[in-house]
Amino acid sequence: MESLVDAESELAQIQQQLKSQASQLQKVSLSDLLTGDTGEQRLKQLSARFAGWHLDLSKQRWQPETLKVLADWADARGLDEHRQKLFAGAIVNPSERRPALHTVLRWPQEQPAPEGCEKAVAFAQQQRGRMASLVQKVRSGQWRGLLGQPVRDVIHIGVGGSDLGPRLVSDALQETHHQGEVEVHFVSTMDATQLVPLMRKLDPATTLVVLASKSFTTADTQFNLNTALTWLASSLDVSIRAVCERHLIGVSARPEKMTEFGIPEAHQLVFAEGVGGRFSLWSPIGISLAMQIGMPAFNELLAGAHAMDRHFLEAPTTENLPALLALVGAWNCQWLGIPSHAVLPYDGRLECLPDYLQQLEMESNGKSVDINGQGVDHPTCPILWGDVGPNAQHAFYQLLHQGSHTVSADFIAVRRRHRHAAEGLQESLRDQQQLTLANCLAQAQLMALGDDAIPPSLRDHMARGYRGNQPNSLLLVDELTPWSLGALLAMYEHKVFVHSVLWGLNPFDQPGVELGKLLAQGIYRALSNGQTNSSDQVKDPSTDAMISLVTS
Ligand SMILES: O=P(O)(O)OC[C@H]1O[C@H](O)[C@H](O)[C@@H](O)[C@@H]1O
Repeated sequence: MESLVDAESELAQIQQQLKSQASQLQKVSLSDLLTGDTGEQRLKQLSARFAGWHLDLSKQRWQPETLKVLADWADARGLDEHRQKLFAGAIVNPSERRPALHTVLRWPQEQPAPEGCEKAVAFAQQQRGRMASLVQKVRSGQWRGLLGQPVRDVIHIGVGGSDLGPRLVSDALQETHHQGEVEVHFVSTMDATQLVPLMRKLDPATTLVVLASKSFTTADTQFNLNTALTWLASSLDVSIRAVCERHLIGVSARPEKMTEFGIPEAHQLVFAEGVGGRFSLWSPIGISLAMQIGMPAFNELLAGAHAMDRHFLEAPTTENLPALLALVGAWNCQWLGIPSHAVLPYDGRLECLPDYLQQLEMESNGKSVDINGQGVDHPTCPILWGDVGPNAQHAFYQLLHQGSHTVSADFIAVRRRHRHAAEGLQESLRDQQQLTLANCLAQAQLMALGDDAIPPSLRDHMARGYRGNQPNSLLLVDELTPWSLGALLAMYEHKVFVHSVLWGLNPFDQPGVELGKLLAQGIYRALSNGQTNSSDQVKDPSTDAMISLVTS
């Protein structure tokens, strides 16, 4: 009892320190912090490096002392104890009574499994072995469709965590890892927007469908699958069952549902219920991606993520990249009250990163009830948004620089690129890379310094009004490879976990997404049978009127 009281009073003291530091720092401009006497030292103390990723946190509205208190806060919140539980496969998702096993999926074959995770590691590796042989069969042309032809196109059907991760990595590695014969196409939207053009241009005889759905119940995915199978069956003039046997691979945590659906066991891949959808990229949910980049590159992705797992487990908090990202994130949204965070990749290959992080962060920590069901009396996950930085400069940077909202930001950039480009193109592509990096650094500086960034020679002529004081981090990597990308995504996964520890949340469930789906089912029934609304739905004149309009 005494130690609990001590722990609580220590925590209260730390939070008091953070509160007073926040009010002090609200009075100091980022420009003063950056350009003051301690500028150089500050840079050293507020940056860290691992796995080729350099993290610069010196353009954040804090001091090295703030970081120290934030690290104490993480300590007082029991970060290490929670982290050990995560990696030991303990129940860290109490509402669903599950562990969180995403780190198990990238545990190296040659290393003994963490205690408590032996079975989970063995199962994950067994399924990865089965995945590798299916990938080999498709990439080598051994897999033949109903008309005896090899696969040329894969339609990956999945949504949310069964789409965003594989799509992001497939996009990001398209330029460097796409030698095979197989084209991968991602279909997620329930209205068939992505499926219709594919059904027009692809050859059904050489098309394979990958059904990716942890629950195997998600309507978006089931409806897209139904349409795709109907297209294949009618185009090839065969039964849906025949199509399921030769043009479909299923990936799910529910093997019994895949069997019931008619997917041959040999074409089923399974992952554990303890792997969250938004943490499932590393599981067989990544099979379509592996068909594009090959298993060696997929294993590189896992190896980079595992290296980040080790770093997260072992590095001291103030040198620990995921922990640092989490501490500065919590500092901004909870203590400085900044409700919005922009993700700005200065590399078009990372176009899907903001979407991926929106799910990872907002579906994990977008909560106001803590892990014990108690209300939380402070801000939690910020509103995350973003786009490819150079394009966004011509879209929403006006608001970042002269708007009325404080926005924190992550800039993400790659130093070297286009090394394998054709001889004659190397110079102009190198110039484009230099231009991109220059814009990244300039915009990060302007977000921090505002008017103070105006060059002295232009001060008399240049219009002012650049707000500055927009705290931002820079993540810079030498090259974008499967390994460095794996490390980056694992870094963000662990950032999310640290946030959940600081805020006392369960980051592995998503109860808030269910009721909307349920209401949609009722209205779907009403739309299907032309009624205004089904009897078990709550009635409101506005929705009823719209249903009538839709059905009229
Ligand atoms: O993979 P599935 O079970 O089809 O789920 C796909 C997605 O839908 C759910 O509604 C959740 O919001 C996501 O966490 C999940 O990734």
